[in-house]
Amino acid sequence: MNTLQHRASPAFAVTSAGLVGARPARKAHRHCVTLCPTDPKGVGACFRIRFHKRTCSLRAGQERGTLMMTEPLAAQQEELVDWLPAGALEKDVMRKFEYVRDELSNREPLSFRLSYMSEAPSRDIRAKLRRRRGRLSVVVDLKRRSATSEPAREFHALNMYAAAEILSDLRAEIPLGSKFGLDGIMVSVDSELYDQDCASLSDFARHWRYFHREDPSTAPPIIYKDIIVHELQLAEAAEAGAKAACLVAGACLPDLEKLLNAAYILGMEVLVEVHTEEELQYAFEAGAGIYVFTDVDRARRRVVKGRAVDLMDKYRVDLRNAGAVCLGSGRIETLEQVEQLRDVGADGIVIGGKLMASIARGDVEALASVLHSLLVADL
Ligand SMILES: O=C(O)c1ccccc1NCC(=O)[C@H](O)[C@H](O)COP(=O)(O)O
Repeated sequence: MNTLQHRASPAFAVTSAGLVGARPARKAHRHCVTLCPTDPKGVGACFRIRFHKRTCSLRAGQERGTLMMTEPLAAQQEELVDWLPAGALEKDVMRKFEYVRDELSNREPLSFRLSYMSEAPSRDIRAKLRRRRGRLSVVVDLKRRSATSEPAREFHALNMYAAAEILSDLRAEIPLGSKFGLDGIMVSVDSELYDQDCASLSDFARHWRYFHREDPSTAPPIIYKDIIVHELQLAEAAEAGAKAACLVAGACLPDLEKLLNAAYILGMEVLVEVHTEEELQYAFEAGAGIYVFTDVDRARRRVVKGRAVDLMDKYRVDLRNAGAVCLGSGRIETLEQVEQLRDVGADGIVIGGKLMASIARGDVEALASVLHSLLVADL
C-alpha cells in the first residue's frame, strides 16, 4: 500500500489511501486516492501531497473527495538547507518578514481568511493568459517606480482611479480581432521598489469593479505582485481583491510549494516569476502552471537582456508538455523583444515601465499606440 503524507490544508483528512480500483498501467502512474474534505468547499481545491518522496499536484475531482493524481513531477530536488535569497533580494525578503510580523500577524480577519477554504481558482485566468489565435496575451504591470534603471524611473502622477479608467477605456477601444488586447492587470506592491502598497491594490480593485460593474466577468483579472514570503501577504491581497498572485521564486524558493498551496486555498491563481534555471526547476517541481520569465536579475537589480528568451527556449518542450503558460517580462520596450519571445513559444508578455508614462498622463491614444507598436507589426 502506498503511504501518502499529504501536506495539504488541514481541511482534508486522509481517510483511505493507496490504489483504488484497477492498478495503473506502469506508464500511467495514475493513482486514485480518497481524501474526504472536511469542508464542502474543499472539492475542487488544488493541493499537493507527497508520494514516494515526490511532490505531486492534485486537484479534487468533481465527485466529493475523489482525487486523481497526475504524473509525479521531476525528481525530488535536494532539500534546500541554509538557503538565503541572493544579493539585494535578501534585504527585500527581510523587509517583508518584518511587515508580516509587525503588521499582518496581528490582523485577526486575515488569519481567518487564511483558514477559509475557497473554491479552486477559476481556471479561466490561465486560459486568458494563454496565446489565442496567434495573439499574445498582455499583462500591464502598474507601478509608480521602476528601479531597474539608473536613476529609477518615477511615475508619481499614476493614481489608481485614473489607471482603472484609462485601462477600461483602452479595452473599449480595442477592435475585435485586434492583434493586441488587455488580459491581466498586475499591481506591483512594495513601497520601496514600486512606491505602492496593498492599499494601492485595494484602491485599484475597487475602481476596476466600478468600471466593470455592468459585466464583472469581462474584467481582466487583477494580479498581486510583491516579494511574497508568507501566506498572510496572500490573504491580505485576496482581501484587497486580487484574483491571482505572482510569486517571485528567487525570494521564496524553499517555501514556493507552500505558498502555491496557500494561494490556491485562498482561491487565487498563481504566476511564478523565474530568472534562473534553479528557480524554474523549483517552480516546475512545486507544480506551477503559469511562469513569468524575466530578464530582471532582482539580486543584482539589473536587467540581463535575453535571459527570459534563453530560459524559455531551453525548456520549451517540457513546459509545453506540462501545459504551462509562459509569459516574458523585464523592460520590454521593442517589437524585436516581443518577436523573440513569441518565437520561443511565449504565450504573452508583462509590460510595466514602457506603458506607465502614458497611463500616468491618462493618454489612451498614446497607450494604444505603444501597445500597437509592440504587438501588431507582422505578428
Ligand atoms: O521594475 C523594477 O523597477 C524592479 C526593481 C527591482 C526588481 C525587479 C523590478 N522589476 C521586475 C518587474 O517587476 C518586471 O520587470 C515587471 O513586471 C515588468 O515591468 P517592466 O520591466 O518595467 O516592463
